[in-house]
Amino acid sequence: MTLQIRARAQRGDFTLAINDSLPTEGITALYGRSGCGKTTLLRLIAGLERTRDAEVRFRDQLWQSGRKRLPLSRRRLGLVFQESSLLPHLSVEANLRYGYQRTPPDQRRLHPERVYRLLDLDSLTRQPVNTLSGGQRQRVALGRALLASPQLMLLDEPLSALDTTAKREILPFLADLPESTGVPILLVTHSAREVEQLADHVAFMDQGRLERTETLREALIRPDSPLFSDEGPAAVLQGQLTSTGNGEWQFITRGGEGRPPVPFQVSGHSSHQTSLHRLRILASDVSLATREPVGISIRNRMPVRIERIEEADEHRCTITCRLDDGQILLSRITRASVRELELETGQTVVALVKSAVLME
Ligand SMILES: Nc1ncnc2c1ncn2[C@@H]1O[C@H](COP(=O)(O)OP(=O)(O)OP(=O)(O)O)[C@@H](O)[C@H]1O
Repeated sequence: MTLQIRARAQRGDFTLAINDSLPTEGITALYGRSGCGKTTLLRLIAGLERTRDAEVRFRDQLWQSGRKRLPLSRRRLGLVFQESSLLPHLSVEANLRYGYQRTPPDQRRLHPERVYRLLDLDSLTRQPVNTLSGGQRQRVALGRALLASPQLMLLDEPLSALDTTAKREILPFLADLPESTGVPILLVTHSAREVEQLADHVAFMDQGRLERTETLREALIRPDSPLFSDEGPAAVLQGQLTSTGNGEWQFITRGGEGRPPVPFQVSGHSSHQTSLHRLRILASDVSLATREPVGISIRNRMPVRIERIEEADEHRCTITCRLDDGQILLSRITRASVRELELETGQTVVALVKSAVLME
């Protein structure tokens, strides 16, 4: 089930040339540098960008074929942009109900009580719009879009105007939406952290073209991943957070295909108790040992299987390791260590994780 796009559009010196499919489940991030055409593509999907040379098909519905274009209202989309376009003369409640009231009753699948609960909006409904904080405004904008019972949400940099605190407040709500509502999200962003935190799939865009679309896991095991920053490669693990009862928290990875989960000790925890979390581990924070070490302060130690050894630069290697639960952990160690320990693919070693940061 995909969103298929074939399009060519000229905007000044810029050419958009797409012939690809995007997933229509979970969150798909459209990621790329400023000016690579993310917004133009999103607008084309919405039917707001006018070009005759395009065919857009969402699942079994033809949204555009050349000059024939289904209007925005009939595509049943939820749109949220960087600056939320709430109607300032209406209350929060009236803004929220705006799309709901315009949706034919037989198409309403998401109702106010449920959406208010999902986005924690109850306490805001009586407030005038101009008293909301940036994060609250975007939560209301998400709620308003959802209440039109869309079949796809198109979000264009919805967090980029928010400060760090507001971003932290809204991220867990956003991350949960596809699962809790069944509505897939296409999210335009140029923030690698947002991709790591939210995306199930990533579509990499460059100079008007979609270079490749892959799962987040695939995107994070490429040593040259465009998502990696100056900090170098990182793994992002998915799992659940549970309290160990003595004030400490454990992150239990999500064991796949009948595989056992792997526990990690973590110090911070989210105030928004969602069931699913992501843990980010820099490759430079993971060392490898051929035997279980004793008398060592590192608490997160676990067996892993070496899947690949790649030379990262003159001195260092990136080692791709598989955890027992099937997820990937990356380790960056020196070439000298690889030689001394005689590491090779297929070998089982102990990963020592110095630092694991819970993404909130
Ligand atoms: N109507 C237009 N006329 C001329 N150039 C245009 C027009 N619309 C878009 N462009 C150009 O097309 C390119 C892609 O713009 P677009 O806004 O889609 O990029 P983007 O990846 O979303 O960027 P950002 O992350 O900065 O929002 C840019 O170089 C922009 O200047």
